[in-house]
Amino acid sequence: MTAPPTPAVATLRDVTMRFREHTALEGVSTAFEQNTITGLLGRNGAGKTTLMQLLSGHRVPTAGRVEVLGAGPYENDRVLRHICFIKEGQRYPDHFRVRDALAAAAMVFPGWDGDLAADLVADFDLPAKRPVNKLSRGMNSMVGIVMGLASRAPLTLFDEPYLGLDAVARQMFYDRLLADYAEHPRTIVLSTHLIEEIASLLERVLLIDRGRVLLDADAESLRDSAVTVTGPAETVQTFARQHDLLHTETLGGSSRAVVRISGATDRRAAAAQGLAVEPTNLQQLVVAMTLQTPAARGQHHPTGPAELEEVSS
Ligand SMILES: Nc1ncnc2c1ncn2[C@@H]1O[C@H](COP(=O)(O)OP(=O)(O)OP(=O)(O)O)[C@@H](O)[C@H]1O
Repeated sequence: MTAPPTPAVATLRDVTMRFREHTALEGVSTAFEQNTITGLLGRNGAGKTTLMQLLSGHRVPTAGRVEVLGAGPYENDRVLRHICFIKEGQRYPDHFRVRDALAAAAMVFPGWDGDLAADLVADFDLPAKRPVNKLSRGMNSMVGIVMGLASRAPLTLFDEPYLGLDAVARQMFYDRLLADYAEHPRTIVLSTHLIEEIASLLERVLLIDRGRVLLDADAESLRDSAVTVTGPAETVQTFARQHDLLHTETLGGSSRAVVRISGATDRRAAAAQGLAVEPTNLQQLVVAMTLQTPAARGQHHPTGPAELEEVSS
């Protein structure tokens, strides 16, 4: 028996967002299920922030429908109190100190956890009495992270929340996010370019490319959907021709290719041909898929199946 589908906290149905002549999102349909962590991935300008602005009611789509908790979020206070959108460069009134910003957030979010906020402020060593606008860039990101986590909002959106954060602080963020999520599951959407850093946190991956959904899948099946094979160029090319090749590089007489597979049989077939078979990490897969789009192939060097013959050292 299959498990019943998890209800969606947010859905986009055939959503298009245009800014004058530029189309930032086109025909996007997706759902963010209850209690999942989704990685929102894509190149610069792909449309990630725009999608979060639509989910958080900051914008109204040009066409299509956005629903959060069963209703349109735009100017809908009942819904907006349950959405926390953390983005870079959040502005605060000049006189606001860190503790004022957190006190204001505490009034907005019904699920606010003041103890968690205080713990995080201490862990990040944030100066509670310093004006927020006088904080360093990384410290400013920390304030956003404290708010995002302590809000416990049923839909929490983090738009590249790590800007300016050092590696230690980023790891603290990931660890605290996971620990708090385990105790208080909710729907979290995280946009990032540091894909491998967050890969282990993700349950779903939504990859946007030039405003369109390129991939919308659960992280586990995605990890099993491709492998990296390495070996003599000819053997790799033969194997790649029999499968869906996503990306290849050749150096000297050896090639390395990211190839879509359908299961263990394909993996065994590669090994039987003498190829080294490794799992493909999420970042490699995302880069390979993005480079495979026709538009990207027009801009980049040959990597796709059609150009396989031309790849050489
Ligand atoms: N207010 C606006 N007016 C005009 N164009 C806009 C506006 N906001 C976004 N865009 C355009 O829409 C596209 C998508 O932008 P968006 O900020 O959503 O991308 P992103 O995926 O978040 O990029 P990045 O990873 O660089 O932050 C870009 O081409 C951007 O220039």
